[in-house]
Amino acid sequence: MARAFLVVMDSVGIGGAPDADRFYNGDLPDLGANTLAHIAQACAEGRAEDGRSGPLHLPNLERLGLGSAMRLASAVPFPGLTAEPEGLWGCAAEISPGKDTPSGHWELAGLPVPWNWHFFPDETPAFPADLSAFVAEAAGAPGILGDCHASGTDIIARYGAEHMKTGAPICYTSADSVFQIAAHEESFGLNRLLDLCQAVAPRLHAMKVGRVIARPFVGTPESGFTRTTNRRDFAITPPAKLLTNWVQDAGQKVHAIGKIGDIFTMSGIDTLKKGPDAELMQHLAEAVETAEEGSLTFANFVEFDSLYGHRRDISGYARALEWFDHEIGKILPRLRVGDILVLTADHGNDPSWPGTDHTREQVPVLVAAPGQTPGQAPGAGSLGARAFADVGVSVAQHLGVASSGPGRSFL
Ligand SMILES: O=P(O)(O)O[C@H]1O[C@H](CO)[C@@H](O)[C@H]1O
Ligand SMILES: [Mn+2]
Ligand SMILES: [Mn+2]
Repeated sequence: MARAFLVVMDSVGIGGAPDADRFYNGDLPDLGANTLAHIAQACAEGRAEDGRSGPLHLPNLERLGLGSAMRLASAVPFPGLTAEPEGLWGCAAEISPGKDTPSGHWELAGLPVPWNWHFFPDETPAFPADLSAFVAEAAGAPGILGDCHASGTDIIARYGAEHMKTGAPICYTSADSVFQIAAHEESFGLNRLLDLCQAVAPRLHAMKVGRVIARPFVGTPESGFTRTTNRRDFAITPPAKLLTNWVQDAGQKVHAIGKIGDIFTMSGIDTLKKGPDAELMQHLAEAVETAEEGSLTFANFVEFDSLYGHRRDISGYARALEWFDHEIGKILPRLRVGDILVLTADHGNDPSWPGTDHTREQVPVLVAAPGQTPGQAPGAGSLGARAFADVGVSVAQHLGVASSGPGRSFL
């Protein structure tokens, strides 16, 4: 038997998406965006010194082949990350018509998104009047606030006080197919916000809006407002079976860590562990000790994206990468013969790029498979330039379960 650990570093892209010119941040196409290369450049040039210092230091990811994957994906130059890879490494490109989290994860799990998402226009109002009226009525409020494209931290600073006074929910969107509702955990109520999102989600899903996202926050107009970790995503259910279902249908266990439960609407998932990334890392370490033979553990680490990518915080992103590298370095030696651990990402979010949205990029695919001889496939070597869907099919192949869809196994 075998076990698999599929770990998504949310937004850790490596540039070079062949269709980057068709995706935008505001008016600027994503062509040339490269999350990791631009962070490495900034670190080497002393432009990422907040809470860390010097060149980007990722020795464990480097040994798995991260630098080689970056050079394969894109010609954007970056310093360092030159160690000889010991793992299997490659890059992967997405074909789904969205650079958002569900699109990336579904496609990694073997299922490219088969429809065009609905995106709201970058204008004010962004939402059709009947939709805004529907949401206001469901909230029992006189109207909605926001009604535009925005960064989630900016919009609560702008409308938090008015929201507390009027009870009107703050509704906003982005370059992703999302309808986000921010509300105060105490004055509006956390459960009321979650109920509101759940109530309006079917109407948004029917329009092919991928997710309704609850964005609770706390604070006061005087002290400022902060988002809490009680975010919830209400996503469309994937339209066909994918990796989690393939494994579960074969009678094998599927353990989700982090946002994976929301992203797959718990479809094909047996257990779920949630929390901030530091706790998720402990859950991953525990899973490596306790996961059953034949099981899949599927984890998402979101803070690269939510705390640093969207906030265009290069130092913070570099700190998060160095923390992740250090932690995963403690987990890698705990893997057993017969295990694979696959590290990848779902899209880019270049913190050096204009705007606050994701960036269309290729992603790294790094495979650690202990007990196999370095230099001999599948122990070490290049997987080449792959498709996202190859990741899920390869994991299925490793676990000995049947798969479907366009992916081709690299194992
Ligand atoms: O700016 P915040 O609220 O973090 O929003 C970001 O998070 C959303 C979902 O991941 C993205 O679509 C983007 O809008
Ligand atoms: Mn994501
Ligand atoms: Mn995001």
